[in-house]
Amino acid sequence: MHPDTVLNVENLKTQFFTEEGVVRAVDGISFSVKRGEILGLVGESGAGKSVAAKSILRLIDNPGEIVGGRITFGEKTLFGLEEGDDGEVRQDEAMLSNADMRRDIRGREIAIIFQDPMESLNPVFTIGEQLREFIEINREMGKKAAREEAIHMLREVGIPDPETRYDSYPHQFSGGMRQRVLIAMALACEPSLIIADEPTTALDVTVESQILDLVADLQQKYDTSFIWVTHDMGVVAEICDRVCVMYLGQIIEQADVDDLFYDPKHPYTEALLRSIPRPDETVDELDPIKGVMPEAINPPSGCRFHTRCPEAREVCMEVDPEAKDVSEAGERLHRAACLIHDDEFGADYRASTPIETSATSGFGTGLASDGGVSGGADDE
Ligand SMILES: Nc1ncnc2c1ncn2[C@@H]1O[C@H](COP(=O)(O)OP(=O)(O)OP(=O)(O)O)[C@@H](O)[C@H]1O
Ligand code: NI
Repeated sequence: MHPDTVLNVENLKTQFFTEEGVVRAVDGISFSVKRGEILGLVGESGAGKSVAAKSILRLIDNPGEIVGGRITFGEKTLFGLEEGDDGEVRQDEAMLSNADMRRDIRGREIAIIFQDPMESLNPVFTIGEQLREFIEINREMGKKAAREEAIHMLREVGIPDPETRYDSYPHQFSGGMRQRVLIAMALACEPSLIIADEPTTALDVTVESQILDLVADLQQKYDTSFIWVTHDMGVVAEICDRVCVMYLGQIIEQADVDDLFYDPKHPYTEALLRSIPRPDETVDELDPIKGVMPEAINPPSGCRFHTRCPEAREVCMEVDPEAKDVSEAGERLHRAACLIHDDEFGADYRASTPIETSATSGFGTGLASDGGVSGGADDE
């Protein structure tokens, strides 16, 4: 593993075994996080972002299970399940035990922040006590030193008058202030990686933007790496260095943020970018992605995006494109999974004309950020 790589994820697959069938929530994703970088994981609701985030910490419960892949964190194997030449699936001997994950990894080396801070805060204890206890346990500090450290951390995340606010209960804090407390808790053990699952989605835009500024500052100061889960390309533009775009359990494109915004290589990324407001365009020019993301339980054949893709061809209904390196000169790794970049099927693709999909039929009215509100042509 490259010395600058903090986390490496290879071909990760997580599935839910439900009565209706197998949900392929995460279906073979690969990416890595470098030291001090903020990696965005972006996609519509149901794309598999949260399942991917939780899988890294092995927080997937029944009926869910990580069924394949490898996750390495520094020298440690957080997960390793590989198919041998004989077709047998074997667990890597070096894989950490559940006890190791609990004791050494979660909270200490990799912290996670969720969208709803009340899920992580106990309403019957004060903010200060919870933070102090967390520091006491995880950093083996005495009570007094831990209290001081807790106050220091509250100050770090911009809580005014932290000595007094230490004694407040969670309900006495605003949503934005609670989210700051969780950031303090996440940072308290100086982990090398923080996974943030839409921590600002429920906040209003002004508060969201203050928190994003705070995170950008703290990231610099502590040199922490982040995985930032969001459905909002605006948030990606604001704080991420690199980005992975997810669609139905797969990463369809990944690149440095600038490269992705200026030169997207996948029709889904292009559609996502057209659906967000840009400073140089009026709102009238917004063009929401048409149709609704299909269910992960029964994904479309071939390219999973073909039912909504304005560029889809006949061949896209049959062939599931592999992620190809599409880096231009001077770019860092840029990968996209679209047949237009495929040596074998690309010619076929280019020679044919687009087929009718919900993007071209004119019926679709789907929303980009929260699919499921309105039906596309495929629903009828
Ligand atoms: N406990 C579960 N049982 C069955 N299916 C599940 C479970 N948890 C998640 N899924 C399915 O896994 C897929 C991915 O869900 P996930 O929560 O990761 O999406 P997401 O990208 O985080 O979306 P959102 O933006 O809404 O948070 C979805 O199809 C979802 O229905
Ligand atoms: Ni989610």
